[in-house]
This record gives sequence, structure tokens and C-alpha cells, in this order.
Amino acid sequence: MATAATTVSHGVWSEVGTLRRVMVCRPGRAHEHLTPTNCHDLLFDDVLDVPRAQRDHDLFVSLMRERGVEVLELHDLLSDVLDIPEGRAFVLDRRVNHAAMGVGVAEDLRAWMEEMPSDQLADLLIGGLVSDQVPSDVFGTCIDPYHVNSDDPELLIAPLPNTLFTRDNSAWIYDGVELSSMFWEARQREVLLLAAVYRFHPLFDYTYRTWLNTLDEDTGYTFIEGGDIMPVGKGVVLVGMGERSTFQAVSRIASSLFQAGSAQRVIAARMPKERAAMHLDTVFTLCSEEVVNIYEPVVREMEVFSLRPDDSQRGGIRVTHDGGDFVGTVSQALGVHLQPVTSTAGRYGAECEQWNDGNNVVALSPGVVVAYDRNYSVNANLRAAGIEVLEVPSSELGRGRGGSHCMTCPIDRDPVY
Ligand SMILES: NC(=O)NCCC[C@H](N)C(=O)O
Repeated sequence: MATAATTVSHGVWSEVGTLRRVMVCRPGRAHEHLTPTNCHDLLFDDVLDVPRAQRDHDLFVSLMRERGVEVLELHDLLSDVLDIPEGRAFVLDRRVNHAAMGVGVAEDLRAWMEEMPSDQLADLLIGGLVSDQVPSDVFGTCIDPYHVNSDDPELLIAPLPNTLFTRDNSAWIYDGVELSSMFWEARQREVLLLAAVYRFHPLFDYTYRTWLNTLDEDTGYTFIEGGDIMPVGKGVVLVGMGERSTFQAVSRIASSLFQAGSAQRVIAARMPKERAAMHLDTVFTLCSEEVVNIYEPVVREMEVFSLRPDDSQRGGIRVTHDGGDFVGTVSQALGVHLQPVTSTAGRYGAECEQWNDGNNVVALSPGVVVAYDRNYSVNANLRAAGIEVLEVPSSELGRGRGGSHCMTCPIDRDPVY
């Protein structure tokens, strides 16, 4: 096994306490499948220089390791799971079937994949597979309609370049995890891989709770992505409802948390439905107990609602409208005076810094964050507020519109308040 097999209890108890263990996903094969024609459908704004993106990501990972964080990699975790016959069947039953690729093709592909080394299979499941990339002796003639005399062979397995953003496809909230029900089609296949990891990897000992898992259900309007979820401490969870996450999902997660006694209040911010502010963490990330990095033009537009357990209500949840002061509401709930820091590069500069994930930083411990190097103003202002800012190169990784907060899924993090 490529990763530790010890079983421990996991949990994320804050946004800024010491980060002990985190999951990332290195760029690779999936990003080699990005083209100028398909990148927008795949939620990237450009194609990538993949070797350079890998170098930059490796640098990000070493920086976290140097600070004592245990960094797990999704390809490795998935590969471990695929070594387990039930784990491999769980994934292949749901990914390689008649609905996905047709009769005959599915059987042939499955037989090939059953024999494949786990690391290679993990790479295909994340990175994608085009019909003409499969060795010719794998298929009979059933595959011919997919690519014979075609310049545009069909995808058998869709590439998942947004697995780079491990923040979103699952999220730990205190002592449990939610498996995201993702909004855009381009990301909906990611969650199966995470579900397999949490269910079969020996690192997870089955003692954790699951707040939401819509893998095998018709999700309706239940959409939630981890970039919208922040377990900040004191039994409070912040949630964004913007381009993607919906009240349907937020109320279901709140209900699970309240029933387990793992949280007492969910503060939900309704945000504009726009790509630049696709998740709460694109406009609001905590840097220490008191310093918060915000993009004020969006934060000022938020409407704030609180969900609390209340047995006198049908459904067991009471919802209040708390007004429009998100930072003030969060400060009050945590009993601290949050100090907002923002870009002062002017109206145009600040908008560009937000677009380039200037407000999306991940804390490694209270007051120490990782940020993209190109956001000069907001990084300087964070330093002036006493924050240690560790910079990583942004030119390649930033093309997917996600920063260090988006590229990390904390699995173990200490409380602070
Ligand atoms: N938490 C985040 O804001 N994640 C960034 C996700 C970027 C990705 N290209 C997406 O559109 O989903």
C-alpha cells in the first residue's frame, strides 16, 4: 500500500487550527486531455502546461510537508482501494457499464480493467480514457462505431481535471464527512472515487459519520460542494449558497449534523450566482482566529440565514434571516472580532486578484497561510495584518480557477476556539 494503513478517528474542527492531514490530487493525465475546445465545458479557462503544473503542485505539497502536514494523494488512495476486490468492483460496476459505454464495449473494457495494475487503473479513472487509446486486442468489432474513420474518437471514461480541487468533491465537517452532490456535469463523476476511498481504504475505520451521500439516489436539487462548507468551530458551520450549493442540500446536511449533535448552528450565506464567486471560499477564507481574507464586493451582497435545531418545527430545524452582515454574524457566533483583510489594488486590481484566487488561501496553522504568488496587494495586506504568507506559483494551477484552499481537503485539523 502506498499510504499509511493505521486506523484513527478523523475530523476537522476549525478552518485555521493546525492542519494534521490533508488530501490533494496531483495534476496529470486528466489535464493532458484539456483542449481549447473542451476546457470550458470541463470548467477550466485554458489548457495547461502539465509538467509545469505538476512542478508547481509538488512545490505546494512540499511546503505543506515541511510544515508538518501529512499529505495524502487521491491517485494513491484510489490505487490502494482498487487493490481490494470489493473496492475495484464498487467502482467498476458504477463506471464501466452498458449505460456508460454500450453493450459489448462495457464487457470487453471491464475484462481488461479487471486485470490492470491498480495504479494504472486509478490513473485512467481520474485521467480519462479515449476509445482509440485502448490496445486493439481488447475489443471485438463493437468498439468500431466509436472511432473508425473518425477524427474525434469517443471518451470511454471522462477525464476529471477538477479532482485537482479536492476541497469540493467531499468535505469533512467535525467528526463526519459529506460526499458532495456536484452541480456541473463535468464534476459529477468525481464523487464515486471519493465514496470508494472513504468506504474501502483502511485509513478510514468506518467510525466516522456521513452527513450526506447521494451517490446512488436521484439528487433532485440537492447540490453541495465542499468549497462552500467551513466547520469553523464552536459547533458552527458556515455554508455558501451561490452558483452551486442549494438550500436543499444545506438543510439536509444541517439536519444530519443536528441529529448527531455535531453542530448547533449552520450559518448560510446566499451569494450571487456567478462563476467568479462559485463557492464561499472564493470570497472568504479564514487566516487566523481573527483575520479573514475577503472580497468585499461579493461579501457585501450576501444575505445571511441561520439554521438551528428546534424540535417544535416540522423537520426539526428553525431558520432565521439574520440580515446582510456575514462577517458580523460569524464574529458574533464565534465570540471574536473578525478583522477583514482585502485587496487594495483598486476596483480593477481587486477584481483580478479575486479572479486569481487572491481571497482563497488555506491555513496550515493559526496565522500561516499558503497563497498564490500573483496576488500582490492582498498578500501584502495579509502580511501587514500579521499573517505569514507562503507563496506558490499560480500561472498554471490557477487556470482551473482554484487556489490553495480549493486544492486541499483537510481530513484532520485541530480546533482553535
Ligand atoms: N472551492 C473552489 O472554489 N474550488 C475551485 C473549483 C474550480 C473548478 N474548475 C470548478 O469550476 O469547479
